[in-house]
Amino acid sequence: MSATAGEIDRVVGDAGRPVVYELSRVTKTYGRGAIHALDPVDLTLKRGSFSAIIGPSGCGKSTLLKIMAGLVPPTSGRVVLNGTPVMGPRRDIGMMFQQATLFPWRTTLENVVLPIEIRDGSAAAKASHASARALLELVGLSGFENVYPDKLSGGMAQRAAICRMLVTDPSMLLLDEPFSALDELSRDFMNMELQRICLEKNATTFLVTHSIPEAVILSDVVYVMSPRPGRFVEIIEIDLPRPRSLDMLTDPRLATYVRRIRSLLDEGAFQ
Ligand SMILES: Nc1ncnc2c1ncn2[C@@H]1O[C@H](COP(=O)(O)OP(=O)(O)OP(=O)(O)O)[C@@H](O)[C@H]1O
Repeated sequence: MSATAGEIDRVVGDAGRPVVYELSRVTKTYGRGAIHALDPVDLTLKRGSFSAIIGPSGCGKSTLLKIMAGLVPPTSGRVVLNGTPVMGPRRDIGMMFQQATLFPWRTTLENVVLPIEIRDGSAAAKASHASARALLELVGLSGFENVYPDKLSGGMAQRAAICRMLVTDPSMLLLDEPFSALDELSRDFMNMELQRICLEKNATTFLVTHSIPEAVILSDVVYVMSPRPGRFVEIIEIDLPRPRSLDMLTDPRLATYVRRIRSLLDEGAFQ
């Protein structure tokens, strides 16, 4: 089953909220058509929604995220963010990856304001120190402003990376397995922190993950992708109250969603 943007609107069921992102019939091939990465994909994201995409390795998840970020052009189709086509990297998009990639010779605060320094120069970066400090407080890193990355744990470094992503006040957050390098306890904790931050900022967030429970506990909607060429085989609305808590990992309702997604991902499910 492949879903259209209209069908997704009905699934999300929040017609009152403005649309932030719209992908229409987006496809991608690499190597002059030799590798067919994405079949037509339609996607509509509403302001403040949290969505996750899950699918087998190599199905095209990162390709889709890079297209959404303007880092890779689609072969066909339209990508529109805040009413204007995405033709390349944009200021209103924040990204986060598996590794925090903080510069070791810069303090936490200097790392956080780096996107502003690159974009607007060092005076603007200095002027943004107050808002960067507020972000560090938001993620629980007050007191670590002047510390260098080698003194931060993996979770703390990812918190700093969250601040660096938020410092330009993007309207869209694109996350590519941001906590998969952390141990399980830290990852669970950081996921709850991510939820708190997204709710507080009313952020529109799109997450690539390999973890079904992570997708379910964080998301309003989970997009399940087929093996390559990737297409959405099912769009699942997660009807669990917010804020979500780690206790919900043992909730039978969550287990039902997990089972459904696992059965879709099982080998041969799409034949
Ligand atoms: N720059 C590229 N050139 C050629 N082929 C590519 C390129 N980038 C990705 N691919 C291919 O496109 C397909 C989709 O890759 P992609 O990285 O998007 O998948 P993924 O679902 O994110 O994988 P994983 O879950 O393993 O990270 C794969 O077959 C991959 O080898």
